[in-house]
Amino acid sequence: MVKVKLDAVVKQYDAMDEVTLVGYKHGPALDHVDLEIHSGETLSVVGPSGCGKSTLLKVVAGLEYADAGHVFYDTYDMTQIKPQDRGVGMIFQDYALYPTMKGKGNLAYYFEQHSHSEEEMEARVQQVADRLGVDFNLLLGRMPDTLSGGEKQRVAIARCIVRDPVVFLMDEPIVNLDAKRREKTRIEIKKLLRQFAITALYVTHDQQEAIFMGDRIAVMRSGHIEQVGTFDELYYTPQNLFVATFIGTPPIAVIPVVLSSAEIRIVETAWPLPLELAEHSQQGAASLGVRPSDWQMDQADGIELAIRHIERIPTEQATFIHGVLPGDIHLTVIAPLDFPTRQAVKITPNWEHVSLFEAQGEAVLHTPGIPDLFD
Ligand SMILES: Nc1ncnc2c1ncn2[C@@H]1O[C@H](COP(=O)(O)OP(=O)(O)OP(=O)(O)O)[C@@H](O)[C@H]1O
Repeated sequence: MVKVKLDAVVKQYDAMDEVTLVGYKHGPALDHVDLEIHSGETLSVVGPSGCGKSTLLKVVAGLEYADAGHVFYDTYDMTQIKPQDRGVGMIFQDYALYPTMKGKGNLAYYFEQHSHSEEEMEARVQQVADRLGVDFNLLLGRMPDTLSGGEKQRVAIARCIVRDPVVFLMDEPIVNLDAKRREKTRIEIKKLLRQFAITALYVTHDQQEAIFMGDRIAVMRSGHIEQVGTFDELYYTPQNLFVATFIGTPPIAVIPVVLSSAEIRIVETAWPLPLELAEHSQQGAASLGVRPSDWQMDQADGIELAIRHIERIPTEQATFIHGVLPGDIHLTVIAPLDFPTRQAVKITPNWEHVSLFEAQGEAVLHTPGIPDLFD
């Protein structure tokens, strides 16, 4: 198990103008990234398309070299070390099994290439296969073209693990599987990472997957790490508006408000300034963040939400109310499943759970904090 540390890493790709054929530099894909992956933990990486997730993984692997900064495995500076000498295991979307070898041959290939004894190879393959269960043992005798996508990916993962990687790097490893196989495979990967206590980086577009796989989650934007933390830390104590809106589905509503020493106002509706905000906030304009589950309904002092669409979600025993507040503010409110169909509802933020951000800029002014009930 090793700790991985990135210290002010910069990576900027070369590009070429296709008309003039003049070379130029893209904006940095990684812009002075500092990051630590603790020994044995899985760190999920999320962020919008093109924010630098795959580049981060490649720089840790050595598939791309940093233009500036350093990559450490424990205290060893790996920045200039070739990928094959870093001891990493990598899994991408495509399974890339050797097509002419059965499952077992795929697992054993590395040992053959590195002159390990037959006994050593057998012992290690069997140890990993046993951890994966009886049904996995059956896959060892089959050719890749007879395996389903999920089965291929299981063999690919096992092939990585038999090599005893010091760091395990995964880039959207289950994105090509159907929903059912995805669920099964992600449980399996998680189990393996736990059992073998491997330090891992897991890149995904899927927030649910990031939450499930990651001990912690790193949120990236435009080559920067915006925040690293557990899901609860990101959800309840976001450091800025970007993290607040990126984490959580349906997303947090961001509502322009005006604060005075006595009240908080959304368009024409005002409430006495809640104690929670009085302590932390500044006067004047700000942005209020309210999660879909943090509205109280049918309060006398509520603001009217014109309902556009009602979506019943029986599996969650909930109704998603999609609507618009005065000022053309669109948002979603989560209500009980038996919420009656109607045209409008008066809603009031649950002040204990709101966040507040600067109106200009994105910095957080106040967060609700992680609820005690999780302790
Ligand atoms: N080989 C390359 N040459 C030039 N530019 C590249 C190269 N690889 C990536 N980029 C650029 O670097 C930036 C980061 O790309 P990267 O693939 O790391 O993002 P990502 O977050 O993984 O994206 P996605 O979620 O779409 O896979 C993007 O602007 C991308 O266009």
